[in-house]
Parts: sequence; C-alpha cells; structure tokens
Amino acid sequence: MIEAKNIHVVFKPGTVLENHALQGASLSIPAGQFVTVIGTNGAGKSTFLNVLAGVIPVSEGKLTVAGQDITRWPVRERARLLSRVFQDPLAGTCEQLTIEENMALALKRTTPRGLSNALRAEYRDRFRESLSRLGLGLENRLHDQMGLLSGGQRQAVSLLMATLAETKVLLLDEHTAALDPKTADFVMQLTDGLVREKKLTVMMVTHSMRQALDYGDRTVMFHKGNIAFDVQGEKRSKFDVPDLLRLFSESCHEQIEDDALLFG
Ligand SMILES: Nc1ncnc2c1ncn2[C@@H]1O[C@H](COP(=O)(O)OP(=O)(O)OP(=O)(O)O)[C@@H](O)[C@H]1O
Repeated sequence: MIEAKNIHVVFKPGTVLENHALQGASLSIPAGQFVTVIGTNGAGKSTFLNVLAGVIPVSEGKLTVAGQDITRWPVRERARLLSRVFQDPLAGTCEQLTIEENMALALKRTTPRGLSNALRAEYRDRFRESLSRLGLGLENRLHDQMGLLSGGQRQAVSLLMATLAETKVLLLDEHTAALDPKTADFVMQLTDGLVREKKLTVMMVTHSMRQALDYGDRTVMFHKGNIAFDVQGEKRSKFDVPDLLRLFSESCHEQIEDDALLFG
C-alpha cells in the first residue's frame, strides 16, 4: 500500500541552518498493516508523516500509495487516500463549528458536494450512528459546538472524522500524547477497532514504547533521519520494552541517554 523509496528531506538547504531531516529512509507497508513508529526526539518521525501527507515536499525519493506515484501530488489530492489525526485535540477540528458541521466537513473532504448536502438528514443519521459507538452520549449533542468537548472527546470525534470518508491510509501523530492515561487508553481502543473494521493501513507515531508494542503489527524505529530497526511477526510478539532498548543500542551502537525521551 505504501512504498517510500530513498526519501530525503533537507530543510533550509544551502544555509547555515541546513538540516538533513530524512536521510534516505525507505519503507514498504502492505495494505492493512498497522505500523507503530518510535524514535528519539528529532529523529524524523513527524517529517516522514508530513511527507506522506504532502505537507513537506521530498528533496529526493519516490512515494507510492495504492499503486499511484504521489510524490508530486498536492495535499488536497492526497486526501482521497490518506487522513490524519494530530497530537493536539484542537488541530483536527474547528471549535466554533458544531459537532455535526465538523463531521459534515470531514465527509466533504473527499467529495465535491457542498456542505449543505453533507448536512442532509441521511448524513445526520450516519453521524449519530457513528458517534453512538463512543458511548459518550455525543449522538445527542450534534448541535453543540466542538469547543465544548473535552480533549479526549475531541480526539475520539477526530478519529471518527478521519475515517468517515473513504480513506486507505490513516496517519496518527502522537494522537494520544495530550490525554490522561485512561482517556488515552479509550482512544487507543477506539483506534484499534476502527482500523480493523475499515481495514486501514496505519502509521502511528508514539513516544510510549508500551503502546508501540501493545498495538499494531509492526514497530519501526527512526533515528537520525533513517530507520534504525523494524520488527514484526513472532519476534515482535515476544518483545518487551527492554528488548526495544536493546535492539536500539545494537542497531545504532549507542545507548539511549534518557529513556524518558522514548517513554514520553
Ligand atoms: N519545517 C521545518 N523546518 C526546519 N526544520 C524542521 C522542520 N520540521 C522539522 N524540522 C527538523 O527536522 C528534524 C526532524 O524533526 P521531526 O519533527 O520529524 O522529528 P520527530 O522524530 O517527529 O521528533 P519529536 O519526537 O521530537 O516530535 C528536527 O531536527 C527538526 O527540528
């Protein structure tokens, strides 16, 4: 589903601030695979997701999603294939609009239809049904402004919105990092359910190594702009957090100076 070949990103090239954030990273992810992504601060994780979403252009390399070369596609065009949920619960939704209007905008993301069409009664029923799975009573608050919801509620709605319209790839950039542990757990259960149900291909960046092992099928670690290791299958199923730390020091020939960087 995702084929990233030799991806380089150089910020501010030719200046004293030049930063080679991605240094030839290659990754092949089959359809329906859920990949968790870990790495030290500044390793290039968000840059890689931004490259996939089209927010940051590649300096070199080729990107294919669902068999189509999207390397030069603008963000808007990629929306048919990819959707995202961000760390900041405020980032993915518009707080001045109602829950219903936010969901209508999410539905409209991939279609040329107007907002009023997406607010028709048939869609309202779909929004209600979708919200009811959260068990938070939000299906009865369609006309409440998004800004009235808690951070966890907003992240849950953001996830529903990201998966409401047809999409193939879901990009999650530390989407539970701003939540308390119980709410983070709730949002992760929801994530897992939606991903399996809709058979999505997923890249989820997390600073929690526990989360990286508990969810998904495969774990990839970024370090200094490249992929330091990649574990899946039986090997990964036997892994615990210390195994990830050991693999990191074996692969990178350095110790992680501050485990907190990874544990988050
Ligand atoms: N728009 C930008 N302009 C210049 N440099 C950038 C930009 N975005 C990211 N960088 C730099 O690129 C490098 C990789 O950043 P990135 O955000 O991808 O790391 P990360 O692995 O997601 O880190 P973290 O876990 O801290 O969020 C860092 O040195 C960062 O400062």
